[in-house]
Order: sequence, then C-alpha cells, then structure tokens
Amino acid sequence: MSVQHSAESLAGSGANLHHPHHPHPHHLPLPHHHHPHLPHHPHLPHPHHLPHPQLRKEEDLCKDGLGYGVEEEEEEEEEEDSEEDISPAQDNDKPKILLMGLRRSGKSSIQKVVFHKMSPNETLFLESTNKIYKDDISSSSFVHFQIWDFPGQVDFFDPTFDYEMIFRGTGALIFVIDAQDDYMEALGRLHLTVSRAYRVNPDINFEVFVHKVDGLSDDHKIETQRDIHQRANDDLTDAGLDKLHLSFYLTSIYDHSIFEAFSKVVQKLIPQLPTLENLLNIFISNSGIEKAFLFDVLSKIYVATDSSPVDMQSYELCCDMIDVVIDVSCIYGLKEDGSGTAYDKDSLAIIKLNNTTVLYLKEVTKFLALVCILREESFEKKGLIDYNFHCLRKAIHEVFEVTVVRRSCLDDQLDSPGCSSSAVKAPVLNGTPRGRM
Ligand SMILES: Nc1nc2c(ncn2[C@@H]2O[C@H](COP(=O)(O)OP(=O)(O)OP(=O)(O)O)[C@@H](O)[C@H]2O)c(=O)[nH]1
Repeated sequence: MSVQHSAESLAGSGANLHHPHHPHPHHLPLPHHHHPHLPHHPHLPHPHHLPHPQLRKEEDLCKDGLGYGVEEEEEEEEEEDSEEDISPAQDNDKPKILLMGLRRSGKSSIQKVVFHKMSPNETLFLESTNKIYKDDISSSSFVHFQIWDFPGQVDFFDPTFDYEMIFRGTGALIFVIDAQDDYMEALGRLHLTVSRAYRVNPDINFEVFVHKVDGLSDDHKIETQRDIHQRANDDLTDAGLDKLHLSFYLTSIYDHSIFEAFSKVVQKLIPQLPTLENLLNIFISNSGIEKAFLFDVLSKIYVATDSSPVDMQSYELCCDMIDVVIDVSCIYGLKEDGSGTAYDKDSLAIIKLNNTTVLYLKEVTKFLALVCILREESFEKKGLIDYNFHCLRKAIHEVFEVTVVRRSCLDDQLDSPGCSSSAVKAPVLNGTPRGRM
C-alpha cells in the first residue's frame, strides 16, 4: 500500500532541498533505509523493437473523446503487467562492475552509499576491505548486476588472482582516485589496471572517478580532473594504447554527484537505452513536460532520461522527491503490522513548488518510477499527461517483454539437444560477449 499525496510549496526555491555537507534526508534513520518493503524480483534485457507508443496531443484526445475512460478500462491490464518480472538481465547474464583503486580511496563507501543507503558519515567507520566483496544488486533493484569491491592492495602478480577470468565477464571497471591525496601512485595503478584489463577484454567501459572532491574548491576540482586526465592519457599513448578510452567523473558521497556518475556508468550497460530515451522524448514533447527521468527507485540511479541536457539541480530535485515519497509511504502507507510495500503500482505523487514548478512521480514497474519536472501551466492538462503516461508505461513494459521472449527463445535453443551451443551467439552486453560465470 502506498500513499498518494500532493504537497504544496514544499521548497522555497524549488531546488536544493539539502545541503551537500549535511546528511541527506534519505540518510536520516527513517524506515526506508534498507527499503525492506520494496519488492523483490527477477529480470531481463535486449529489445530491438521500438513499440509504437501512440502518445497523443491534446487535440487528438478531445477528438476521440478519450481520456480517463480508456485509462480506467485498461487499468486492470496494468495491474497484471506490474506483477510481471521486468528488469534487464537474467542471473546468468549479469554484467559485473568492478570497483578498483588504492586503499582508502573510497570504493566501499561508494558501494554502500549508492546501493545500501548508508549515510556518508557512517562510512568513516568502514573497515578496510581484505578480500573481493561481491554484491549482487539484482534482487532488489531494476539495475541488474554484480558489483565487485576489490581490496586496495590487489596484486596482479599473485598467481591466485585470476584476473583474466575476472576481466572477461566485466561490463565496467570503475577506478577510484582520491583527489584529496597525492594521486601519482594512483595514476600508476590506474595504468597498470586498465592496460591489463584492456588486453583481456577491450570491450570493458573504463570509468575513472576523481573522488572526494567535496574537499576541493571549484577551480581546484577542474584543475585536478584536467591534470589526471592529461597524465592518464599520456601514459596510455606512451604504451601504444591510444584506443583505450577513459571516461572521467568528479564524485563525492556527500552530494548527488556519485549517484549521477553511477547512473551514467550503468546506462552504458543497458542495451535498451536508445529506445527508452526515444520514448521519453516523445512523451515529454507531447505532454508539455520539461524533463523526465526514469529512476531505479532503490538506488536513485536514473536508468534513462530524455535527450535534453541534465542539470544537477533537476536531478537532485527528482532524487529528493523519491525520498519524500518513500519516506511518507513508509510512515503512513504500510499496514499497522508493517506489511505491504512502500512502493507499488498505486504510487503516485504530485508536488507543487512555489516557483510554478510541478514535480510528478508515478510507478512504471516494480522498481522503476518516472519523475518529471513541468511548469504549472502545463499541469493544467493533467488528463493529457496521464493518458500519455499510460501509453509510455505500456511501451516500456513492451520493451522489456520483448526482451524476455527473446531471451527465453535463446535459452530454449541452447537447451534443445539438436542445437549446439556454438551455433547460437553468446548474448552481447554493450558489445561484450559474456560467458556464463
Ligand atoms: N571527504 C570524503 N571522504 C570520503 C568520500 N568517500 C569516502 N570517504 C572516506 O574515505 C575513507 C576510506 O573509505 P573506504 O570506502 O573504506 O575506502 P576503500 O577504497 O574501500 O578502502 P580499502 O577497503 O582499504 O581498499 C573513509 O573514511 C570514508 O569516509 C568522499 O566522497 N569524500
């Protein structure tokens, strides 16, 4: 059970509901901390089919005399839909994201803050990681992968460390550099790590988090990133690895930058991204919406957004909206005995800010929510928005249903005795053929 609510004038300016250096509201010890009530479920990806969303402009709706009537009729269908397991990957098909970097660079903190709702201040007490820690994100989230947190002192020359096996099944390698520390040693380690990984699997996405930038001034941040970028790329050029591409992000666990960076890392691993982006573009342009994000509710990673640029304030505002909705639902939406879920198919929230901005959140799947930012005038056409949302939701379900069908066909083929496994190509994730591990 969830709470539907509309809160007027929640934030003064409509932005920045929290200060970066204070614990974020979602880190306060509210009941959703571990999201115990978010449902649990299975998964899948790969659509190559763009469903026709049939979104409508206002005139079309009026012409047909459609609107809520149609929505109500189809509501029952939707209920069934939302019980289905729709998410991007099957167990065998989970991409791995590796977190590497020197000791104390912040790897475990990143993993705990983004995926386990740990408060940034609590990370001060994290103990050093001594062995590879594997975290399976799939049971509670749409984003479906394993994160492997490595100890800082990984030794590539240790014969018990089978780095070939590890890199072969990897979708993304995140290398964390402590920007508050002298980073020359980290750069040497970065070079060694990425060059080894690249030789084993050139399809890995190499992501460099220039981390702990909360302690740096804006100018210093940019200068540090430029310097690290330059040195890392020079090292690669000297080693003849010009084709190895590194992406850089300025991150901190004390603000939303770590969630934003992780969103971008994860998006590169979602094959349906262009389709989702396209659907969101059609949706916003037909509904008078300024910006729309498709969020993984648990992690607050945005799985997709329309193609207009993302500004940090809008992203933060939408993250805060998710926190508010889940917190209110946890407090007032559960049954007395604590049963029920804080996020379900009825989850819907509208928040009107006092600067004529409206925030609109609605459930899309068990794990995904659409969060939109729009102007008050556009919200007058709420019927149109609701109708178009209904079409968008259906299309998103179709995108992942197609994938489920494709996957199960592929599995049938692999299992059938007449079919040699070599006759069927291994599933490809972002160009990375993945063996079953
Ligand atoms: N200021 C600041 N400190 C951070 C940030 N992220 C992590 N830290 C701190 O950095 C310290 C080390 O963090 P860990 O997450 O344990 O580092 P690690 O890389 O996992 O360390 P090992 O397990 O030894 O490899 C902790 O005290 C964290 O609180 C950040 O964004 N900003």
